[in-house]
Parts: sequence; structure tokens; C-alpha cells
Amino acid sequence: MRQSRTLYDKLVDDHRVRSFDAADSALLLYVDRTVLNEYTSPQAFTGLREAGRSVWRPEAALGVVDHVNPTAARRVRAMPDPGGQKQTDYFHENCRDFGIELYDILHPLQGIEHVVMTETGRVLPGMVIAAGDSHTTTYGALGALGFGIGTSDIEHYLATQTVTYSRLQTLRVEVTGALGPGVAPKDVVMALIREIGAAGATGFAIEFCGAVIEAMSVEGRMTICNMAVECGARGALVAPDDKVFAYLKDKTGLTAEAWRDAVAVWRTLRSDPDALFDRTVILDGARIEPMVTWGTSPDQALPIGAVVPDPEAEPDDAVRRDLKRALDYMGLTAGMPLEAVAIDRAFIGSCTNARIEDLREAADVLRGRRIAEGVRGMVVPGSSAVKRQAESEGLDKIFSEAGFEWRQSGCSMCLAMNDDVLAPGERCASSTNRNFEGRQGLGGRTHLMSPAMVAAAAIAGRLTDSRRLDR
Ligand SMILES: CC(C)[C@H](C(=O)O)[C@@H](O)C(=O)O
Ligand code: SF4
Repeated sequence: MRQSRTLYDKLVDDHRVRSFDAADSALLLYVDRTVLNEYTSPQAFTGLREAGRSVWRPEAALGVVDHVNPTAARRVRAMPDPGGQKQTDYFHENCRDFGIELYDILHPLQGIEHVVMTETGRVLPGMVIAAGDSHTTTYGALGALGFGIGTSDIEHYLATQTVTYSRLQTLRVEVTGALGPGVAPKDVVMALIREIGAAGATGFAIEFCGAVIEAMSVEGRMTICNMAVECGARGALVAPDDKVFAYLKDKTGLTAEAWRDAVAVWRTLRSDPDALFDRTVILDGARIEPMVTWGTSPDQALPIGAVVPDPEAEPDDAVRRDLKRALDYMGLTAGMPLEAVAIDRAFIGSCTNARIEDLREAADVLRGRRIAEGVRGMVVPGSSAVKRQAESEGLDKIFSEAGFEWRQSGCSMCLAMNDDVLAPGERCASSTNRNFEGRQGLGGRTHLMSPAMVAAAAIAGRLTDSRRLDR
């Protein structure tokens, strides 16, 4: 075993059931928990059914309907389209037959799977959580190793509580100093992705550390761990600290004694001081500015004060072609100030940025203001619990009075698998995590940014620096 180890290696070693090679990198890994959705689980259950297998530990799994459901104000169990209906029906059947708890569309705790998993206390420091969704990396904010798996791995997991796993290299991302006023966790992770590229952390697990991360709220850490997958990281961790323990305190249902014991163990979950990382990236927190994407990949991002880049300045042919294509798709011209880009839609939602803290930040910007003529704004809370909390704080009124639609929770226009979609050519300021071509609807144009920046863009009717609107 390695002498000094990173937190990542400790979690992997703790869950190793078997090693298949001398380098201890091809492993059979024990997985503590999973979350299942209606979209990626069907084939896994079909596989189990065909093989006559049962689920090894049904109580370690939770089913949540989130990807295909509508977000209209009135909730009904029926899905508006036959495809969604079939998926949710089969999901209900599978959860029932295999003994898995399900938060269906009418359940008071329904929401986006990653928001639900953390807020219901199912994710604890030191756990390994593998799930059929790439943004399972979110759980690193609580000191749990989360990663996405494909359908056949979901089946393997359900049958055995293990997955085959290749140990990753380790990337230490240190964010030093302090963030300026009005700079959000989303800006930190977007700055990182811009710096290292959309494949910059492929093959790596990230450990975030440094003064900025220590000062960051647990929700903020969820935002950065969630989006770490957009630079290719199949795992992101923050060493759990008092903030994490306070976040979990009322969620675990542990007795006082068990809680004390658990916290004592959780405090040991950190990289050894002399642990070696395969790579280190250092970002100066004070230099990070509110970010927006201008292209069709999360790394095509710039500080809001910048101009649309010029593909002609790019020496590499292939890169130049990509840039041109991105600008073409986005309907932008080189040299245009990002603040001159007019929007049609504003969307606040997704497992990246639709927790209560995100809604508060957006509401702070919107309080007493109206969104611009011609802009359609939507708020889709990350979960039904977030929605209730926001309503108890009166945030729904602030959004409604500003002209935003206040909707029910789900993935919604993060990936447009329901009826919340952009029309071709429509341009959206979005608090989500992916700006791929067609992600929010065929021909739709997505600009990623923080919730406060979305709110500011909605008011201005164009991309703008939220720091300029005094709160
Ligand atoms: C549907 C699912 C496979 C997908 C993911 O894995 O991330 C989705 O949640 C997304 O955000 O693109
Ligand atoms: S909110 Fe978006 S990123 Fe998150 S799970 Fe749903 S579709 Fe994926």
C-alpha cells in the first residue's frame, strides 16, 4: 500500500474488494449507495429480470423520477408523452418488484436525483456512490466519491453491490486567496474548466482545496464538484470539515453517540500532508471574475467583460474550424462584446445551481426589479423540498413579481427531455452545466453562468455583469 495517500486513494482502498492487477489499479469496488432515474435504469432492470437476479441491497438504492417529468404548476402522475409515460411506468414497476424506495412525481421529496440524495442525508463522508448519471460527482462536496456508470454497470451494481473500476490519477486543484464580491462558486469551476479544457481532467479525480474552497458553503462545493465532470473528472472531492458536519447534522438520523463516532472517523478523511498528486493546478481566487460561455462546450468560457474570440487568431486548423462552427451555431461574431449579446430566455435550474442558496442569490438580484420586455424567465427548483423552502422565504413571490415563471422541480430545460425546450435559434442565459448543440432544444443557444448572472441577464435583456446591479 502507498505510504502517504491522497483522500481519493484512501476512499478507493477502503472500498476495494479485489485487485485484478499488480499495480492495484484494476479493481472490484464496493459501492455504498446508488440513485436511479427513469431514464438510465430501464435496461439494467431488464437485464436483471432476464437473468432471474434480484437486487443485493435494495435499501441502498433510491429511485427518483426527474429527467422526463413536466414542471408545470399542477402535478399529475400522467406524463404528457407516451415515451415518458412508458419510462416512468416501467420505473415504478421495477422499484416495486425489486423493493427499491421510489420518489415518484407526486412524492413530497421528489426532485433532481443529486439534490435529493444530498438533502435527504443519503450521502455521507467516506462513501462510494456510483449511479447512472455523470453528475454523481456532486457528492464529493460531502467527502464521498461519486461517479457515473453505464447501464451494464448499474445492472452489475444492483446484483452485487460492486462495480469494476479503474483507479484514476489525482489532480489537486488549489484555489487560493478569496473571491471578489459577486463572484460565485460557478465562476470558480467555469474558470477551472476554461483553464484546463473540457478534457483537461480526463482520467483524473480532482481534490479541491485552498482558502477559497475552505470558505465556500457546502452547496457551493456541490456546484464545483458537480461541474468537475465537464472537464472530464470522474470524481471530485473536498475533504469534509465542520461545515459538512453541520450540513449533515439533522439529516442522518444517527443517535448522538453514533454521530460522535462518525464525525471522529470523518475527520480523518483528508489527504496526508505529504501525499503526492499526479498533477496540481493553482487558481488565484482574487482573479476569478463572473464567467459566461460563448460557445458549445463548457470550456468555451470567458469573463463577462471579454469579447467573443476570433477564430482567425487560432493557429491550429482543427481548433479554428471548431471555433468557427461554435460561433456559427451560437450566431455570434468575433470581437463582439459578450455584454452586447441579447437573450430570449433565462433559466434557473439543474443539479448544478438550483439549491436554496442558488435561488436566494438570484432572488437577491431580482428583488424589486422586472425582467426585460420579450425575455421569458423560468425557475425550476432543484427539488420539491427546495421549492417549499423557497416559498416559505417568499422567494417565489420575488421571482413571480420580477416576471419569472415559478415551476415544479425536475431536470427540465437543463437537457430538455420534457416539454421545457428552447425554440430553434432562441438564446438562453442558463444556470445549468452543458451548452452542447441542441442541449436545451434543437437549434437552441445556451450560455452557461451563475444564477445571479442569469437573473442579471434577464433584467438587462442581454448578458451583463451582475456586479453592476447593486443589491
Ligand atoms: C441522462 C443522463 C445520462 C445524463 C448524464 O449522465 O449526465 C444527464 O443527466 C445529463 O446531464 O446529461
Ligand atoms: S439537472 Fe441536468 S445535469 Fe443534472 S441530472 Fe438532470 S439533466 Fe443531468
